[in-house]
Amino acid sequence: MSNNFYKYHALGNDYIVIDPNKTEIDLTEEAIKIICHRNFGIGSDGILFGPIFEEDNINLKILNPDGSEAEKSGNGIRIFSKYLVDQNYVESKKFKLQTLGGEVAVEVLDDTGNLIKVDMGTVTFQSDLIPVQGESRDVVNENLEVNGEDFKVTCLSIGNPHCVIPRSEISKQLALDLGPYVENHEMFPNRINMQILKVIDKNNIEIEIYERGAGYTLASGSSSCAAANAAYKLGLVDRNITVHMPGGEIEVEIKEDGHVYMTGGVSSVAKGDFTSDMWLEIRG
Ligand SMILES: N[C@@H](CCC[C@H](N)C(=O)O)C(=O)O
Repeated sequence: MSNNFYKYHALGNDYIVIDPNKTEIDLTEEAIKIICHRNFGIGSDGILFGPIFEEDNINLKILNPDGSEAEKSGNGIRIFSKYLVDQNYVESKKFKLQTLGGEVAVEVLDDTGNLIKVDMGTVTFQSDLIPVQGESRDVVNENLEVNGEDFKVTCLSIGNPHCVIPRSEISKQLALDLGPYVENHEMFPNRINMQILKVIDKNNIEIEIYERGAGYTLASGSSSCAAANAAYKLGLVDRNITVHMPGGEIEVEIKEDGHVYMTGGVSSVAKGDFTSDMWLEIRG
């Protein structure tokens, strides 16, 4: 066993891949926090732990920098898929992955694994399934009071939970101002990822993101799918949507059967070894 880690990013949303088949590590909450810390660790928006092989399945565990586990991550899935290609774990360009938020189908669109398309599954706006507190309903265009101000929000799950807030103008500062209140709002018992959405036209939207357990990020795959689906539900966009984020663009397609396809880039950044000092930090 070595001490390897691999770092990748997808549109500036960076992840560290830790492969349990190569690296022995006890990923305690404290260890995750230190590894993801941008000053005391390597720094990342999360950790992808896998592949975990079970029968014919390839399982992926997605960890947020605060130590919590996420059900799904769009950029995480594309990054992990490139890792599987880079390490020759997969022979075919099409394969399936199991996440806590359900099965996803991956298609590698080039020889290098730099461009990947994922069937992210279907979305639900049902309050009990997201979850959102209160009577059972679809959470579409309803009022949410955030830090004393009223906002119209649409919430949904694509395996992980999202709260989309349409605005005529968006900014990083607005995401930073609202994000912590929305993420931890009493209406969301499992906390929530937040997107501030600006519709540009029927096929283009722009979002600023504040992720559950991670904070402000430059891009997010599940957030792109969530914002595109919220905009579609509100009648603001068509089925093919380019999602513009500070880190880059993702293409989202909402099929007639409800399946949501996401296509976007991935890049590898570095491969390294955890040092003994790092382990000392982790073990306190
Ligand atoms: N960056 C991700 C989302 C990661 C998970 C999220 N923070 C959560 O807790 O649900 C993406 O690309 O989807």
